[in-house]
Amino acid sequence: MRSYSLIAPAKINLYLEILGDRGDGYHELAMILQSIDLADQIDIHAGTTESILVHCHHPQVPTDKSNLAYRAAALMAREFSDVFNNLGGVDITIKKRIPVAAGLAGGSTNAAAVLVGIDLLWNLGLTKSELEELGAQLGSDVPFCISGGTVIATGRGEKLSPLPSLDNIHLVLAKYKSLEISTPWAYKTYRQVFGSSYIQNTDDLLARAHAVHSDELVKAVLNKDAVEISQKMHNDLEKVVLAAYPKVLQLRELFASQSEVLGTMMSGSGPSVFAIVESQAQGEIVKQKIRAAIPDEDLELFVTKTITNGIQISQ
Ligand SMILES: C[C@](O)(CO)[C@H](O)COP(=O)(O)OP(=O)(O)OC[C@H]1O[C@@H](n2ccc(N)nc2=O)[C@H](O)[C@@H]1O
Ligand SMILES: Nc1ncnc2c1ncn2[C@@H]1O[C@H](COP(=O)(O)OP(=O)(O)OP(=O)(O)O)[C@@H](O)[C@H]1O
Repeated sequence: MRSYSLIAPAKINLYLEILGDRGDGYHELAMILQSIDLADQIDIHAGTTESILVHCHHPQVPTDKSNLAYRAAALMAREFSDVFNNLGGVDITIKKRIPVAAGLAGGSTNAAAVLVGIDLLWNLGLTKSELEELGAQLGSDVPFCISGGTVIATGRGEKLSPLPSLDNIHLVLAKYKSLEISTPWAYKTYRQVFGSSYIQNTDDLLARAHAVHSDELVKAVLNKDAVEISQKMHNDLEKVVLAAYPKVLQLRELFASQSEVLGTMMSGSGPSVFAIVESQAQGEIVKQKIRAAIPDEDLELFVTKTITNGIQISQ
């Protein structure tokens, strides 16, 4: 087949603990990552061009070499240069639905879709772990985005231990369109504020990571208990982002004050905030209440839910 259409889901962080500064520009993390059914569509065509072309109408998404989807295709072209030279380039169209620079891994999931799509287009037969290794060269969230689901992620986010899948947990997700938060800024600020409390010893790091694995949140996930999950969620980056962005704090407090909301948390480095609710109907009610309280068109609201998969072929 000379073209593929792929569905690339966003993620949320049910848990994000910063264990230490690795000294290589990254932080040692313990996270629980979760795919949600808010997704972009990535169409990939082979051989219509000699190089790599990216199309996307979203005003905040670049179409040049800085696009993560472009970088994924360039990586494949370098790794498999014989096939690339034989078959010609790739033409990538991104239909963006995931809010940009939101802490939802929008660029990362696009890159993961391009890796999966080119593997299929060029008949490479790469394994999941080979795709994940390539993904890790592009960004910490990319390996997770390939298979998605519910996963404990450690290291800088690329070491993955799947948990039993957690589907149909209903969520309301909110993001101010004009508010973008840089991931490097969030980690750098955290390091500046909390640097002295870091654990530098590898044994300590491993002990902490192990503690997280047996944490109550993991038990709540294993029990698929939305109420328990809502109570045990945690994100260290909230400490710096909520302090610097009052609108994000206000959104989180507004969600927390709704009687239908079981729990609320910022995703990743923000600024998107999600709230767990018991059903889609309750999600619609919360969405209406938030919209009534903040009638600003800049605020995007989605009723969504957890899903069990990462990148999927849609045709
Ligand atoms: C915030 C999260 O989205 C949570 O899932 C991720 O930790 C970030 O994942 P990502 O956007 O794929 O991040 P990358 O592209 O790998 O890194 C962007 C920047 O974030 C910081 N970064 C990222 C991951 C990590 N474990 N420690 C870091 O300090 C670094 O400054 C890095 O240069
Ligand atoms: N394919 C892409 N989709 C979205 N943004 C992209 C893409 N490629 C590059 N970018 C740029 O990357 C920046 C971060 O966008 P992205 O949506 O990936 O952030 P994010 O969801 O916060 O990522 P993460 O959760 O992995 O930290 C934006 O400023 C955007 O211009």
